[in-house]
Amino acid sequence: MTVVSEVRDTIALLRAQVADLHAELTRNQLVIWTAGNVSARVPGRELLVIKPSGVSYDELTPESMVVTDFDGRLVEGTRSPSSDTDAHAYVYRHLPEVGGVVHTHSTYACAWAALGRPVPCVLTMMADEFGGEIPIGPFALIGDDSIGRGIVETLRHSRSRAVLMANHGPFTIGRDAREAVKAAVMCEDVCRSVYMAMQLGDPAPIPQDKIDSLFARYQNVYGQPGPAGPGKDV
Ligand SMILES: O=C(CO)[C@@H](O)[C@@H](O)COP(=O)(O)O
Repeated sequence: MTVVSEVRDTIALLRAQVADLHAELTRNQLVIWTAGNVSARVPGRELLVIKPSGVSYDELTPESMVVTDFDGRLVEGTRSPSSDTDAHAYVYRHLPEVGGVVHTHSTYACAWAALGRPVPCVLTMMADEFGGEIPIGPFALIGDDSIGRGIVETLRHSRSRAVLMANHGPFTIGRDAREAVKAAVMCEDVCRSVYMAMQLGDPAPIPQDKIDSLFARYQNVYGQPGPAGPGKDV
């Protein structure tokens, strides 16, 4: 029995989830053409499910998703995996609590990434979701684990679920792929709002103790209690 056959049902479920979540990137206008990607860790295995590289979002179905190991080797599927596969795999290998990784080229987040400036925590929604500023990660070339290293070194000591890789764009993480997509949606929204505020004047930063209080409430109380626990919207 191959490793994949042992977790076949799990992979089938993740294929459907990851395909559906790619549709959230286009629905929220976070990507154009074939940019961006979503992956999910296969729990308990050094495997991940991700989109194939350069394939139109119209063709992203559960069946077209690919499965790779953490060295980026294709384990199941017929097309080449995303060019960011090594980055996603590096995050899964070094941040065991992460179950989903997302990359987009959303406009306002990319603008902040081009500037290399962290997004200051001036909105309660930023405190809720990111626990402070959205940090900038180092410039990294594409195609190996350089981006993954930058994501991990930046987020390992941050509460943020988003990092703006310099001159590139946002990468987000979550306990699962849906949470990582949510972080990507909220990252773009706050990057836009803070940019707008800066056209009107100097946004007032939120005091750290208030940020801590807002983050604790949102992460632990917000939403509906249930098997996933508080802090998970449904
Ligand atoms: O920005 C990059 C690579 O980081 C893009 O090429 C990426 O958004 C999309 O690449 P893939 O189609 O997933 O290979």
